[in-house]
Amino acid sequence: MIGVLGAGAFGASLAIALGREREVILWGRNLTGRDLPRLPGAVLPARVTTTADLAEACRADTLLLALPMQQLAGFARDHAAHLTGHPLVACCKGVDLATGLGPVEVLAALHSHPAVLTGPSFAADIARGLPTALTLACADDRLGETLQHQLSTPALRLYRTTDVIGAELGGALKNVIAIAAGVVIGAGLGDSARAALMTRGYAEMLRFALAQGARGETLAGLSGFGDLVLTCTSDLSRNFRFGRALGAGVSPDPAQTVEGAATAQAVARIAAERGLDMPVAAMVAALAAGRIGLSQAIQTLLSRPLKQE
Ligand SMILES: NC(=O)C1=CN([C@@H]2O[C@H](COP(=O)(O)OP(=O)(O)OC[C@H]3O[C@@H](n4cnc5c(N)ncnc54)[C@H](OP(=O)(O)O)[C@@H]3O)[C@@H](O)[C@H]2O)C=CC1
Ligand SMILES: O=C(CO)COP(=O)(O)O
Repeated sequence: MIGVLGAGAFGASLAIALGREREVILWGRNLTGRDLPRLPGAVLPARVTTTADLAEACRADTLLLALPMQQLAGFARDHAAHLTGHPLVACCKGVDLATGLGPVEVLAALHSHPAVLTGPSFAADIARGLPTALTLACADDRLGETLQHQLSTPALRLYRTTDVIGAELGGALKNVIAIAAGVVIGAGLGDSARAALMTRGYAEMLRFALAQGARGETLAGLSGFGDLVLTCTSDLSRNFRFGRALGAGVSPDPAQTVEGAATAQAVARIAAERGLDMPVAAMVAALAAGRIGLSQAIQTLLSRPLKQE
């Protein structure tokens, strides 16, 4: 039995995909019956049971944590008694603002080798059963292989790596660049400017990730290049839409989970402490926090010194 903790869009979509093949229990703190308010129109397969009782959900063996990144540390702390000892798979993309840690380090007190599931995948696509490829990263490759088989389905294909830092940072950093891509489109700067932004943004992602010990090939894979392409080019992305609203000078929808906004703050702070050049992340952090306006944000990027690619 697989337990999915968090009945938002991503948790619900994973429960649907996995529940087509095996027994799943889906927990949500406000879950009533089989309603999925964050994934309208989606229907849970019969093999998925639902609960608002965390103790009941934690009778499952493997637990998938599909919560927003900034909620993960508090959730892990508050519910350590239920979570400790289970194989844990973090399904969130971001960097914890308070500590600068990624999801696996946040869960490290609860299991010796938490895993992370990340990569290019919209919840709506997964729920519809469309083909999706994700990265499952676990430092313990034997556990990673077990999880890879447990969590793969014919439509949801998991690729495995032991590069946890690379997989985490690929998923976290692409959201920051997607906000910037949205700003470019919202401000009417055009598709050529977006391609330039994505390319320079990727260079920035790689620089940051390598400095944290990631492997370059991980960033070139699904969690990194793959997710960057998806999120910077699709209207389905909340990070992209958030940036597009900022670029167009309208208020973003406050009800949406936009992981890149807090992650940009964390990444800009870490980059400043370590002397890493991260101009796009710094711009997104300043713009999202209201420290600079749109014209200053664009000017900052366009006035960078000319240098070798
Ligand atoms: N949506 C997508 O397409 C994808 C999302 N992801 C990642 O999945 C993670 C979750 O995002 P997503 O599901 O989309 O977000 P949603 O906004 O759709 O849902 C978030 C869910 O988390 C619950 N939640 C928030 N805080 C807590 C808490 N403290 N305790 C318990 N439950 C809590 C919310 O519960 P409530 O409704 O009660 O507030 C809600 O059900 C993010 O890191 C995101 O980047 C990854 C790939 C695809
Ligand atoms: O991570 C995602 C796709 O891989 C979902 O992107 P958003 O959080 O921007 O909607």
